[in-house]
Amino acid sequence: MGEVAISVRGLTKVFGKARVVDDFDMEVERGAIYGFLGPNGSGKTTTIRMMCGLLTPDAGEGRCLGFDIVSQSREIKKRVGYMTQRFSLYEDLTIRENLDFTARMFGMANRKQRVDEAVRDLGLEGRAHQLAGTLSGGWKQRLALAACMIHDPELLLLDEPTAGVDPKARRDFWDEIRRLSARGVTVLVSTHYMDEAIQCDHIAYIAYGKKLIDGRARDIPNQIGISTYVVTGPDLMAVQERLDPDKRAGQVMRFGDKLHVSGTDRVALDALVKEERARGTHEWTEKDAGLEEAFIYLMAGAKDNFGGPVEAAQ
Ligand SMILES: Nc1ncnc2c1ncn2[C@@H]1O[C@H](COP(=O)(O)OP(=O)(O)OP(=O)(O)O)[C@@H](O)[C@H]1O
Repeated sequence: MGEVAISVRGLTKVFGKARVVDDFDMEVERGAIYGFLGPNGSGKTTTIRMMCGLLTPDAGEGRCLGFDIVSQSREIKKRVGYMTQRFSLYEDLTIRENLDFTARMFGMANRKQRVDEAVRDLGLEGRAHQLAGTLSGGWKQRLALAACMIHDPELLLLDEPTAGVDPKARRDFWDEIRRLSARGVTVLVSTHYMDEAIQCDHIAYIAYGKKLIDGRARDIPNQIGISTYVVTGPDLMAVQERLDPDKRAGQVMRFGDKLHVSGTDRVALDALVKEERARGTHEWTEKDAGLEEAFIYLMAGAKDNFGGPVEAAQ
């Protein structure tokens, strides 16, 4: 691992009777884009907030950007940008006023210059006096990102950042995030969405306050132990209907003119494939399981019951 941006040990948070985060350890490399996945209410936001000194843990310790997360949280906060899933700018202020307002909140000395730069970088010089509320969804999002980067934070927190944004704006957004990451900005992303998760180079999967999976995105399918076959041939709808109730096919997903059939029980899956191949009607080809299959497997298991992904992850 290169330079460490965040290192935490044993982070625990209890709200009332609920242990929302339980003994959480993690190291994040500077410049990493780290995705936090997990079901609703699993403790992602609480974990991220503790890692960055925005919330005091009940137990545990750690450092973020070189500062102690408990005793030096003020220093960390100055270096963090936070973009929530809701558009967090003032719709009845202009583009320029929004940026200026955020710069003022951070008490920036060179405010005017920084706001000018941000307007220019956005390519919005001609529209600086337009009300933010009149911008399209994609532009609002770019403005929100520019605002939370106005004080040049070293760490960026994103909470489902592209929810409700069209695909082109989403791609542009992630291009920008990757540019920031290349400059050394560390990015923590909390999400339920596969197309956000696959943009991350590291993934942590959290359920019921416990970290169950943590690693490079490309290693996650192997960590889960998921195998995938691609099925091609006629009338895939009928094949899907036949396979759906078959427990040996853990999940069956349609991708255009193909079916992806995945499972974590290799022996059972291979037995199914043998039977299916014997029918001689469809082509079954093994593929490397991707993050898409792994993600859907994790999220589906999490919805059903706690046992699925926990057992699979260990
Ligand atoms: N300040 C608080 N006081 C009491 N309970 C809280 C507080 N903040 C969070 N919780 C509870 O802690 C649990 C974890 O919440 P958290 O927001 O960390 O989960 P999450 O995984 O980020 O969820 P989501 O994906 O829905 O945003 C939830 O049950 C939530 O209701």
